[in-house]
Amino acid sequence: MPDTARAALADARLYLCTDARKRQGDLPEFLDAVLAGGVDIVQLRDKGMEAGEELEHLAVFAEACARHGRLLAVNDRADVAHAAGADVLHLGQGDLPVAAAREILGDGVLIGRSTHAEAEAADAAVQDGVDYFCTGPCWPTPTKPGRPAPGLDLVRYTAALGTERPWFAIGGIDLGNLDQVLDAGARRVVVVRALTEATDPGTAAADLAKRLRAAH
Ligand SMILES: Cc1ncc(COP(=O)(O)OP(=O)(O)O)c(N)n1
Ligand SMILES: Cc1ncsc1CCOP(=O)(O)O
Ligand SMILES: [Mg+2]
Repeated sequence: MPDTARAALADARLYLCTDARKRQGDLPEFLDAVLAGGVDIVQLRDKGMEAGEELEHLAVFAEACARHGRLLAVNDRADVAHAAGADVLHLGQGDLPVAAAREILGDGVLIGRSTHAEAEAADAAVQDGVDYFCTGPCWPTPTKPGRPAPGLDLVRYTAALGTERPWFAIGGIDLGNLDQVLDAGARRVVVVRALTEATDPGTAAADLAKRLRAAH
């Protein structure tokens, strides 16, 4: 992985997961607005989409990310991440094991990991091949139905690990509760609905990014 991508990950504060906005039909405009607003990493998360269609949408994501100098992430699939030339692959606990993804991708792609419990967070903080991890959900969320929320206790636990490895809080986060997440010790967050359902996604991204950057 080029040092520039690693440095961009270290500096990242705001990570967006979004679908391809087929319902709204405004993908390029949406991406432009949130990236200009301050999103550092964008992931296409559109569960159940065929790989061919995912790649077509990823070309739009890649163009927007390149124009704004931001990182492009792919969810779940190492083959799609490779084919799309993505910077990042995100893997959950039930997805491809990190070592298997590394076999496919080599060192050219950053790999992230989801964690939902203390032991998983502690493991992800030291596991070989993991570049960053996420802890949550902080609050129950319709974006991940059926996933119990460990809440801010897991954020506090992860902060107390004192790891140098970048990590993000996720799940139910928006501008209204961001201070609670920051107070629990997170400095980076992943959001979905806070931006995908915002009336003005660019302003919503700018407000989140400004608050995150102010927290150091
Ligand atoms: C950045 C980021 N964090 C967490 C997830 C969730 O991954 P996972 O637990 O595998 O669930 P799905 O998103 O695959 O439903 C993510 N995608 N991205
Ligand atoms: C993918 C995922 N994994 C844990 S919570 C979550 C979804 C977070 O979505 P939102 O920001 O809309 O609550
Ligand atoms: Mg997954």
